[in-house]
Amino acid sequence: MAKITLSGLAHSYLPHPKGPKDYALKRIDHEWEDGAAYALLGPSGCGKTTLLNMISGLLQPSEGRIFFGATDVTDMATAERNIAQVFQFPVVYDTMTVYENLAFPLRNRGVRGEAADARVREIARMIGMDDRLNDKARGLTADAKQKISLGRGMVRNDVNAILFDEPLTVIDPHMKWELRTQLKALHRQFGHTMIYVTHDQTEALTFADKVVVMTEGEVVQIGTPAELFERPAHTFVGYFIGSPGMNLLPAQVEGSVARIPAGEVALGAAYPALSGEVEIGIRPEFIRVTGDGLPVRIRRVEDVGRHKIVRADLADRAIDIMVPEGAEIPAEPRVRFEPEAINVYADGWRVAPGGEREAA
Ligand SMILES: Nc1ncnc2c1ncn2[C@@H]1O[C@H](COP(=O)(O)OP(=O)(O)OP(=O)(O)O)[C@@H](O)[C@H]1O
Repeated sequence: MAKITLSGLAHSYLPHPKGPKDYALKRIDHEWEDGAAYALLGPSGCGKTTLLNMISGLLQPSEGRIFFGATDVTDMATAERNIAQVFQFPVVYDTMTVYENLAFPLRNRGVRGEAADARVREIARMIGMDDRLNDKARGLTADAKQKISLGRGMVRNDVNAILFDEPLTVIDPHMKWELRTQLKALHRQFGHTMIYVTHDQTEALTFADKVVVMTEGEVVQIGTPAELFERPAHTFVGYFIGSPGMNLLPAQVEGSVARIPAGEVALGAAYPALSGEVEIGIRPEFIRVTGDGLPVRIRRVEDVGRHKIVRADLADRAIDIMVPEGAEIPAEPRVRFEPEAINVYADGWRVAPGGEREAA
């Protein structure tokens, strides 16, 4: 296992990039901790696969260096990097049995005998295939084959990192949750450095210790699931993560008060004068529907199990509010924002109460 350092890493597929727009991955400098589970999360085309392929060695970066521990691996081929990879679609040998498939990466590295046998059986148990070890892979469903691919990815314990590229795409929805849980357990047990690409926030948030959120080739935040929820560093993180996402309202901020078109809102901290396009962000979970506060017009109430989502208009802005299932909504509804849960943004980036803008 290894710490992974990305140093001035950037990539353009064009031979002569002219500006930021020409980069599929804009410059990133970061150290990824040894043994941590990371998810790369973002919409289609944001650069996740580009970044993953540079870490695996499938793609040579146009700028910057990559280190595994102290070793510069930028010019090394994938095979030399000592990593395991699990792709979107199963990679298994149809003519081999489940056992032989799982043992293959170990045999390749000269691991045989009792140690290999114990490891194969342990992994088979964790992916729920221990009663099918003698079956040929050929007859198995896509689902079962992908479980074997996951098992093969995790069978060696001496890899620098395990990279997953949307590995649950072909898995049946009800199995996804179980496999995610298994992956998490495997990570806890074996402590591999894991990098997991997905566009699905539930997958990212349940799997990862740290989520790397990307949009338009840029890493906008690397944080724990709680940090992404409570303090989104960028408005993109606010509305991309959460269901529904964060409400954003244009505002003028003076000290600890924000003026929005509907009226005044108390903030949890005081801010210095801010320049640029200023907005406040509040998640639907932290808006209370009460008899006092700012008046809202309710358009629709959606029942989503333990909560209701209230779609409302606050002056000229649409907002989403989450209320408990049994909550009463007054005849003349008004809303209050929890001051401590309000984030302030300037030009898309979160501003700390001291005034400094955050960056990824
Ligand atoms: N081989 C290539 N040549 C030129 N442009 C590419 C190439 N591969 C990807 N791109 C472009 O780079 C950008 C990032 O693509 P990338 O595949 O890394 O995104 P992604 O987040 O993994 O998307 P998806 O989830 O759809 O796979 C996109 O605009 C894409 O069109």
